[in-house]
Formats: sequence, structure tokens, C-alpha cells
Amino acid sequence: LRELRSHSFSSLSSTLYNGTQQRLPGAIIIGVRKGGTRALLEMLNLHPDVKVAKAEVHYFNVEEHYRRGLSWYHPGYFSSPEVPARVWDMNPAVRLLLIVRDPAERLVSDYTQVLHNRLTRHKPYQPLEELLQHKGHINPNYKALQRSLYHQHLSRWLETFPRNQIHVVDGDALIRDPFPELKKAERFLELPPKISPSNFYYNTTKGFYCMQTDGHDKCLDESKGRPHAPLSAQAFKKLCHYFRKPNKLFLKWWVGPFPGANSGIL
Ligand SMILES: Nc1ncnc2c1ncn2[C@@H]1O[C@H](COP(=O)(O)OS(=O)(=O)O)[C@@H](OP(=O)(O)O)[C@H]1O
Repeated sequence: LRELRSHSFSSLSSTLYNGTQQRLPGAIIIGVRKGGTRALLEMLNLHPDVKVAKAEVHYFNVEEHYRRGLSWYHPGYFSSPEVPARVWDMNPAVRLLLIVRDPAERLVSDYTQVLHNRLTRHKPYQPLEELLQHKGHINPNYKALQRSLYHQHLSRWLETFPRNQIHVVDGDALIRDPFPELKKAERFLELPPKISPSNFYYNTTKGFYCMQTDGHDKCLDESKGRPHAPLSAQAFKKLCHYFRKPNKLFLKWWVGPFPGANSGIL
């Protein structure tokens, strides 16, 4: 269930429409595994006008969602081809927040998560270097690699949704300095500016920003920000090289034909 949540959407009911309790989300976070979805969701939740749908509401009772006609919750992956049309059917005006991160880093994080699960269950595992390469070349069939080909998944969303309904959150920038990314997301959602720099502080033990509001503070759990599995510098370089073209395609869409310096994925 947790997997479903983290690999799919996180929904936000906000005051986009009527300022009251809404049943269907006015905005949805789409993103791949390990892109920073949870951090974005928790940080947006600092806003008093944002209501984050509880995980249970999404996925704990899928049958109920099906009965209510929300079948898209079930396979809701950024990379699932059938999802954009289903989201459109739910609400064609929904705002989409797409969070991405350096595709090579995301891939290593993705592998690290799988490795962690296998180690916990005392199951055998293959080293990343083996999965990643075939006869000395990057293996294009490796699923975690395919999940990092953002432009491919995005192009399907763009067949359904206009560009201005999708806002990209730079997951790397969110790690380094969350406030500016939150500001941009707030603007995109047309929310009054309520999130402030004082909502964030750098936690040196965690090595990441944590949140604080009304005297309470909160860091993400230990599954976020784990040390990554080892990968040789040579293999990582190959991987970055592999992603150069897909990154360019994605960036061209994101920032236009002349990419600025703000994106972390080149
Ligand atoms: N503030 C803060 N604290 C902790 N972690 C943060 C934060 N901001 C972003 N991140 C990054 O979020 C990464 C996990 O992304 P997801 O939440 O999408 O992962 S999951 O697929 O739902 O498991 C996670 O990836 P890893 O570092 O590879 O574990 C983090 O780098």
C-alpha cells in the first residue's frame, strides 16, 4: 500500500475551487519513485489552505474507490500510459505537480530502496553494476533506468493535459533549499503566500531540511535520505552520459530551447 502511494500520486485538496472540504483533488503530485514526492507533499502541507489526502483515502480501500469510479487511483503511476486520461476524466482542470530529480541519482536511489528491502527480507540481490550494464554497455532494459526517462512518460501526459497545467518541481533543488521550490509551487497553485523560510531548518544529523510549524518539527523518516548503494565512478559516468540526450529532451520542454542554470539534471 505504501508502495502504491509513493509510486503514484499524492493528492492535495486545496482551496483552488471553493475553499471547503473537497472530495476530489484539485492538484495532484505526479512523480517517479524516489523523486522526492513525500518531501514535496509534507512541505506543501505546511500551507494552511492545503489539505493532503490521507494515504488511506487513496489506497487502503481500493475497492471503494473503484465503486466510486476512481479506478485510476489503483494503477496511478507517472509512467502508466492509461493514467493521464483517467485523471482528465476525474477533473480536466486539475493541476499537476511533477517532481523530478537527477535521473542517475534517482536510479541509484531506486536501486538502494530495492536493495534495502531485499536485505531486510534476507533475499539475494544483484549488485547495481551488474544490473546496469550488459557487455560493458548500459542496459536499456533495466526497469529503474526506464523510470528515469522522464520525457517519455511526460509526453503521454502532454497528449492529455496542456503544458500550463503541469508544474515541474526540481527535486534536487528541493533537497538543497526547499523554500524557493515551495514558493513556486504555491504560486502555481494560486495559493496565498503562507509558507515561509522559517518553516524549514537544516537538520545536521539527518543531513536534510526538516519542517517546523507551531513549535512542532518534523523530519522525513529514515527511508528518505539513506546512504546510496555503491557504484563505481566509471559506471556512474557512463550512466550520466546515457542520460544526456533524454535530459536534453526533457529540459527543452521544461525550460524551453535555452535551458537556464536552475535545473539540477544536466
Ligand atoms: N527534506 C528531505 N528530507 C529527506 N529526504 C528528502 C528531502 N527532500 C527531498 N528528499 C528526497 O526524497 C527522496 C525520496 O523520494 P520519494 O519520497 O519520492 O521516495 S518514495 O518513492 O516515496 O520512497 C530521498 O531520496 P534518497 O536520498 O535517495 O533516499 C531524498 O533525497
